[in-house]
Amino acid sequence: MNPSTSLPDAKLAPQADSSVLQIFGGHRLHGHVKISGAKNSALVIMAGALLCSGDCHIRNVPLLADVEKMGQVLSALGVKVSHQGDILDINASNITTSKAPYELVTQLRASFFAIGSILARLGVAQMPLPGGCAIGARPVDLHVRGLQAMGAEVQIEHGICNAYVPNGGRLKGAKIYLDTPSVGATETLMMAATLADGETIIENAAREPEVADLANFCNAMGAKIHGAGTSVITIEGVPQLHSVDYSIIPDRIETGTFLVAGAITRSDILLSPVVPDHLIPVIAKLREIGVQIIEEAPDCLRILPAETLKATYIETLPHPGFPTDMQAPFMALLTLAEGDSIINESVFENRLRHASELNRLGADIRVKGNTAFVRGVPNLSGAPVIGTDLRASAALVLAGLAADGQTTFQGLHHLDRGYDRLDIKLQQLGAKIKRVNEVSTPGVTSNGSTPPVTIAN
Ligand SMILES: CC(=O)N[C@H]1[C@@H](OP(=O)(O)OP(=O)(O)OC[C@H]2O[C@@H](n3ccc(=O)[nH]c3=O)[C@H](O)[C@@H]2O)O[C@H](CO)[C@@H](O)[C@@H]1O
Ligand SMILES: C=C(OP(=O)(O)O)C(=O)O
Repeated sequence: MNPSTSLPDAKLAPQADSSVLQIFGGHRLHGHVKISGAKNSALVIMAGALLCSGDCHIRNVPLLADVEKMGQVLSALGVKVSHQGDILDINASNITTSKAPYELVTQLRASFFAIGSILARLGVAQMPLPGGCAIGARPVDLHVRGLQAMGAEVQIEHGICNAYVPNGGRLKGAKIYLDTPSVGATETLMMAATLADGETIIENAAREPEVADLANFCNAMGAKIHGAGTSVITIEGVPQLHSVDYSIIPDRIETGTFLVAGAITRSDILLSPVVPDHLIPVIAKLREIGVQIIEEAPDCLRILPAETLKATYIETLPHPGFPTDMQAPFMALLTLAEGDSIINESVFENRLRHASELNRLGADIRVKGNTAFVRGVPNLSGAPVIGTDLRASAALVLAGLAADGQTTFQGLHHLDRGYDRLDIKLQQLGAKIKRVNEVSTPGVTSNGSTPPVTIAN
């Protein structure tokens, strides 16, 4: 499949806090979109590169603010990081400090997972509690208990997780059962176990494709990890890892987002490269809603315009269940489906905040606890909206593409954290969307509820 267009300038847009997206909805999309490497793989693979004292040449790295921040975390640890296009070179032969910087770690989630690799390499790590999307309390108890089971002393004090291996020794293999199949805890512990003494078994491990991608990356450096992608992962510790050249998997959540973009605008678009097997619950749900999706090639999906969208029931679950990261985009889609849909968010306790913003666009959604009741409406109408987190922001942009008239979206810093130039990719598909500088109305704060006045660049 030949990409129809290539993306311009491989650098992030200027810091997005003062910019908004103006979307003129009601236009169909057409053409091909190139899917970038997976955010959640790239970030944890960067943490995994700390396990190796040789060169890590990582390909298909998405251009994201989170990747940039993670690079800064590694640099602050004394690691050599260079980024060109979608290639990242990391050399962690010399980690000069075990203390990760608070200002950076608190801006993203995956930075915390590096506690596993730093501890395995240095026997000591000081890691501030992480940031990331504000979608729940997001504790790190499973990471901590797993590291303790491997012989580390771990304490959280003043917002910092301090961990060390007593007597300057190595972590020890252990049998660890996770109460819930946490993606991050599985990854933290898998990385820690890679250089531990003996065998570690993680039971009730997360089965997300990004966990398997991290394991494949580590194995390509000489680690001995078996079973990643299943709920039992076995890791036989090795003394050290070697240089690697590795390519990250396509982002299944970005793919799902563009599938919903096609569905909500009743468009015919092609998406590649993708791994359809990573999208089974998403594709199944879209088909149930009435959307036709064709596998044009093993790595290429085509979505065709749906005649009618039908209501459905969605419950988010750990992989291979329906992904929580696709919940908000699907809520946007279901606002325009015929009938009453129910969405139950069972992974995070506070991930329905986009519902009230979608209602500004004319949706009919009520929320009770972790359940959203979505009554389909015939159309949406453009309005100013504010994104509360990454996928909530994507949902609002998608709804804006379908809404009549102009939608002004505020919250680009969320989108830029996790989508590789979403606005530009949508423009290339024919969407009427542009990034503009916001001029705040005097007396109204930038996160205030009064709609901002905007001018084009
Ligand atoms: C950077 C990254 O990869 N982020 C993804 C990762 O986040 P993250 O790794 O943070 O998500 P988890 O899988 O850990 O969280 C799942 C559930 O487990 C709970 N939990 C987690 C850890 C812990 O120590 N204790 C605990 O109770 C969480 O509060 C949550 O309710 O997986 C999520 C679930 O697919 C995705 O939404 C995020 O996009
Ligand atoms: C929740 C997400 O990201 P993070 O874990 O990085 O906050 C996400 O990607 O939807």
